[in-house]
Amino acid sequence: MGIINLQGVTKIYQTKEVETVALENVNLEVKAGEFLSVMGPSGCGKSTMLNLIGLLDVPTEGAVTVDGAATGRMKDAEMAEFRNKTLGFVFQSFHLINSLNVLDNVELPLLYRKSTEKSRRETARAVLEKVGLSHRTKHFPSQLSGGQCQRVAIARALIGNPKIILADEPTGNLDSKTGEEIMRLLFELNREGTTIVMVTHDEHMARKTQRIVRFFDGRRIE
Ligand SMILES: Nc1ncnc2c1ncn2[C@@H]1O[C@H](COP(=O)(O)OP(=O)(O)OP(=O)(O)O)[C@@H](O)[C@H]1O
Repeated sequence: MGIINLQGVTKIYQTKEVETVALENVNLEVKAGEFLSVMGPSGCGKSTMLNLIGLLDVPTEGAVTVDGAATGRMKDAEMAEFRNKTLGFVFQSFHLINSLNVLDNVELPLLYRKSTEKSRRETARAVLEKVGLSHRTKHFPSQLSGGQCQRVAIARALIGNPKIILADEPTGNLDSKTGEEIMRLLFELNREGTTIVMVTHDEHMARKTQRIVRFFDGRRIE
């Protein structure tokens, strides 16, 4: 069994007026240590799938298993704790907190754990070193380039030492050279054992990863 398993997963968004089938009977197994790209046209359900794997949402039908845990049976608080310990998230638009400096942004996930301020600072500095930003700890997001913001976001995703990183178009807002640098960083993390699932529209980036799965209209086509 893989570190991530989707079995017969269907996700339907229901509002008063419309019913949208975002995913239909999707099966997917991601092995531990894999670097997987998810591709497909706009609206085909890629972000929906990432949200289900990331325990940010629950399927309408089917089962999602992450790191051996059947997520359907978890309560909200359990899901939040599991998310914090097992998963790191990286988004296209970085999702940094503008009023916090780099170090404070990176430390955030550890505030939900029992750790001293000193150890939080040390860990944050160590992950910032890893992403090549130890010289920018006191800067605020508005004072950084796009590539640097994404490095901060990756440092924040890494600070809890997650087994899995979920990245939703991590290079989507970056020029190609900066995008390549971010990809190199993700490959390095993958070499060290982190499983990565990346949604991307960039065929060139996707081809460098181990495997591509393609979606169309909520179904897997490849
Ligand atoms: N909260 C929601 N309520 C209703 N429909 C939704 C909701 N979220 C997504 N959808 C619909 O579900 C489908 C899949 O959306 P999703 O965001 O997963 O696509 P995507 O492949 O990530 O697209 P993109 O590449 O444009 O980000 C779309 O048709 C979308 O309109």
